[in-house]
Amino acid sequence: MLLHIPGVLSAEQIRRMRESLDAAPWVDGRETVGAQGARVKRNQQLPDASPLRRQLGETVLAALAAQPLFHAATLPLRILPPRFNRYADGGQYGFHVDGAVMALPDGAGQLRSDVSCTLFLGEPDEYEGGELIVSDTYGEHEVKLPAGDLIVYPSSSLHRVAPVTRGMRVASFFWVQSLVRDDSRRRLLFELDTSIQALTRTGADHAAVLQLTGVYHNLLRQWSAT
Ligand SMILES: O=C(O)CCC(=O)C(=O)O
Ligand SMILES: [Fe+2]
Repeated sequence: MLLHIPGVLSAEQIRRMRESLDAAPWVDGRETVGAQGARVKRNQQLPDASPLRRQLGETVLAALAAQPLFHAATLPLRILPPRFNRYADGGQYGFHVDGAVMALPDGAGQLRSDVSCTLFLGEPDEYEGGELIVSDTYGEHEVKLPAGDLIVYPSSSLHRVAPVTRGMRVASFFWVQSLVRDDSRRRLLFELDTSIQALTRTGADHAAVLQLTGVYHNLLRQWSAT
């Protein structure tokens, strides 16, 4: 499931982030990718060890914590600390699949990537190209969102970032290990959750909503991996 979550960061948060990102040292994005990805990855990233990456990553995580939609859609068990990238001068990232298992920082074990996330940190008119193109069984989906908006998509899907032919595309990206590994099950839970919320808002029969809520939790109990 591809899901667009608008307004994760405010205009003021974006402005401050961009100010510090513009002044930061960047490195070749191939530093954090395996051999397959390195062949097609042409961008820059904040170094993994950079204190700014940690600080801005914490701002992103705090913003996500305030987004019920993000939680309902991804059912996060753990999140890799957000990274930051930028593409300019024809920079792109060709079709690839994200690595399945990633190391968490400070020897904190590993994360299985179930959900991939891109948080756009610039407005679409700041650059030409730079669409995130996600390929799934329904075809190819092009995503280019306003600053502060997030797209989440299954890590199992082939995806690429189209060449940036004018200006610069700046984003934060990260991965989530979900309580529910399977994308179609996560989607069912999300749809069930969404309709329970709507029924609650519209004052539907309490006993029926309670029963549906029980179904949601019992499915989650059956499908969650821990
Ligand atoms: O820049 C993006 O939107 C996605 C980056 C990406 O696919 C990756 O780093 O694996
Ligand atoms: Fe990727």
